[in-house]
Amino acid sequence: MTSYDALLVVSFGGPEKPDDVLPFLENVTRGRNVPRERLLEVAEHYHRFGGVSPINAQNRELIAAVGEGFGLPIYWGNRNWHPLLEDTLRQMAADGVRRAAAFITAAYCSWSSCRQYLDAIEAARAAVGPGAPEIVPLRHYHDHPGFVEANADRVRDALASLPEDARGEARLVFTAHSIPVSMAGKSPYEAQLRETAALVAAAVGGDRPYDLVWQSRSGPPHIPWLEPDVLDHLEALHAAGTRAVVVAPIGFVSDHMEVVYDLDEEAAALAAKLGMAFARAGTAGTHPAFVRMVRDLAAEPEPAPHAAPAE
Ligand SMILES: CC1=C(CCC(=O)O)c2cc3nc(cc4[nH]c(cc5[nH]c(cc1n2)c(C)c5CCC(=O)O)c(CCC(=O)O)c4C)C(CCC(=O)O)=C3C
Ligand SMILES: [Fe+2]
Repeated sequence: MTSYDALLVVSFGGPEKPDDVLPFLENVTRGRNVPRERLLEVAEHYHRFGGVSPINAQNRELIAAVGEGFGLPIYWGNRNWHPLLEDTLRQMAADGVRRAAAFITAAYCSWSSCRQYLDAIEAARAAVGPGAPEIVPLRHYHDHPGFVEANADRVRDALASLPEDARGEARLVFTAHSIPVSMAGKSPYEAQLRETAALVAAAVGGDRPYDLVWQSRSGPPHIPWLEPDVLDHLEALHAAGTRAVVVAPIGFVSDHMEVVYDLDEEAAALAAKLGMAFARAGTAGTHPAFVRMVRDLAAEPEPAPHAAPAE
């Protein structure tokens, strides 16, 4: 092991009861240009699921899996909902933790998926004050063999779940969260996703055609975000004669609300309407290769400091 006293899992956070939904959404969008209508629409996605996001339970499962025989205590703090980073860092300080490695549950680097987490860690340290532990973010892992293998395995499972006559011709459709084009222009986000898509497609094998498209667009309609959207893309594939798809959300590391609502509800319903065979691949979640990756990253020599993009 290295010089860390603990591992800190840093995630997005999500509501765990109906009353959490609006305050959570207000935390996520504070200072951001997200129209109120969009906020209320997304609130409905959460209320469809009883006001509970799956993300916190998924982080608890990941922590339990990584923790088996790990040798360091594992803490967990979110940037948008409880347990909040500030409370977690305060507890770590009280427990005598001086230096912790941070595993961030976002695999690609943009202002939103990288800088915001690092800023949240620094804000939490500042709030805790001089006793706050030093936090060392682990290196990026979008191209780590453990992450690639976990995703490839999920795609193989999804292919196997399709009707037998659809498997051979099924097209792979990788998805990630759309971000504003201006944000994308200042970050490696899209290039990293293209790299991972190529690595996962190669690991699945068979020279299967694949695409990388975007989901969960937010923001005001006149601001350009990365396109095409997965729904438009499914329509286009259908029009071009594609009869089967596997949609694989490689942009996320667990099956949280953006995945279960935007893909399992919306994309699946569209595919059914179009008469396309559809299977949604799982995310890395608690796949053993991904769990091993987290442990291995924490055991690596200390990485160089992150160079996170500005907005
Ligand atoms: C790149 C990226 C990731 C992947 C990296 C990572 O994992 O961090 C991600 C993950 C997630 N996004 C999530 C939820 C939300 N994201 C929103 C809004 C936004 N996301 C953005 C980007 C990303 N988001 C952006 C540019 C905005 C617009 C506001 C702004 O410019 O800052 C909003 C506001 C409503 C809306 O407009 O959709 C919500 C509720 C959840 C939790 C799901 C759950 O509860 O299970 C997760 C894991
Ligand atoms: Fe988001």
